[in-house]
Amino acid sequence: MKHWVIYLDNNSDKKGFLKDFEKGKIPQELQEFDNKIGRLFSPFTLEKLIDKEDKHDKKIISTEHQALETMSSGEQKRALLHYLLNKKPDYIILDNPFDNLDIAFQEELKTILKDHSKHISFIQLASRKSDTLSFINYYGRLDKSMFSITENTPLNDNEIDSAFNAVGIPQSITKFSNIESPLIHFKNVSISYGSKKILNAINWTVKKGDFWQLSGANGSGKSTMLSMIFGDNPKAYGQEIYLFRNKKGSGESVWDIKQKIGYYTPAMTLKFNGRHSVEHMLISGLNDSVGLYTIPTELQKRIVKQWLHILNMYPIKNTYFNALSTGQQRLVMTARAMVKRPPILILDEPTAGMDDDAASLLVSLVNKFANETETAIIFVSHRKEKGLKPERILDLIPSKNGSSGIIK
Ligand SMILES: Nc1ncnc2c1ncn2[C@@H]1O[C@H](COP(=O)(O)OP(=O)(O)OP(=O)(O)O)[C@@H](O)[C@H]1O
Repeated sequence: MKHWVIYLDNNSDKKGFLKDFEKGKIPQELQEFDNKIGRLFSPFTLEKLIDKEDKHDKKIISTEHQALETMSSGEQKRALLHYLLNKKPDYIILDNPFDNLDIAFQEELKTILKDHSKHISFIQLASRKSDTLSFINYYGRLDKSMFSITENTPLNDNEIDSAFNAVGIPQSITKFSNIESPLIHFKNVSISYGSKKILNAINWTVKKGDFWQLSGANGSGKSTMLSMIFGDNPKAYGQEIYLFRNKKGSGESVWDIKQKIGYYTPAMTLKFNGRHSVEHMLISGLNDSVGLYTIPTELQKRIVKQWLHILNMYPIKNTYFNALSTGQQRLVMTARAMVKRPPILILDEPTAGMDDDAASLLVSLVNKFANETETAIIFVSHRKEKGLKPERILDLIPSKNGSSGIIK
């Protein structure tokens, strides 16, 4: 059986490649897949299936017990894999299969795929070389929309540690007064959905300037915790959750809270594909708006100029956001969540889908921000993110009574 890996970098036109493949426009080297039945294991497939279930009000992957849409990202992937394998295709394209998966499920997935590799061909699209499946025997890469065969070269371990060090993190214009530590306090918080217990007596305190990583297996409740801080999850009310020393649900509006929290998750990038320049994207972070509706002040411009130098993007400040590579877009969006120097910064799986070099740039930006500011950072990730230097880790450990939180 032939199994391919196709390495992607931030300039690869993955979407175009997948579309062409679906239409039968297959590169010469992969002609063996022409006229074969293939399936796609990808967030795109999940999106389509959720849409289809919604529109036709039917269950394709959803079960009696739970709708696909409410499953955690790991649970969705598990259900999708099961569904695709049941279709018994000739080949499956695996689009960055390990993204958003915890270590245990990554290992389980590797075993499942290996077992099926005897009768199904796999084409793995991988942004990170270290993700390459053990049974891969053919190697390619996608450079923009050009596919080519490549060598099986060893991992390149170069770290980009000194990146961003030339300029300090600029001051902010917004003054956050009356911000009292602890910023977040969970006291014995337990959450259930129906009879399903999710969180079990979580105690957690985030103080000014803390740098936390929030980790835990798929479905352990990470997103649920974030939604209680940043979102409007009604489960938060009636619990002892304090934000900026106010009990959640006791007066402060979600808007008041959001103003004090910088938030970034890769899905947000999709909302910003309008025609805004890099410079305007960053200025809009100072204004809390999408795009730019008012003329920026000289001070705003000066601050953003410093940010552009940190990001090494001053020469491309007038380039439209949608013309940047994925890695550059992610860096801009992360910086956009930072520019106000908010009391709390939440980065939710920010490196998912990034190639090694881009992920390591983002990690060094986050480390720098943690070192030079008083912002409390919560970095959510399954991966032991290479080079990331959090001070503490809150690890959610699932059990039938819900996840308990272990602080390391
Ligand atoms: N509206 C809901 N109804 C029922 N169950 C839900 C609902 N929302 C979340 N859950 C369940 O709560 C559990 C925790 O989900 P959550 O998304 O917080 O996990 P997570 O740690 O973020 O997982 P992942 O890493 O896979 O994204 C999951 O088992 C999920 O299925």
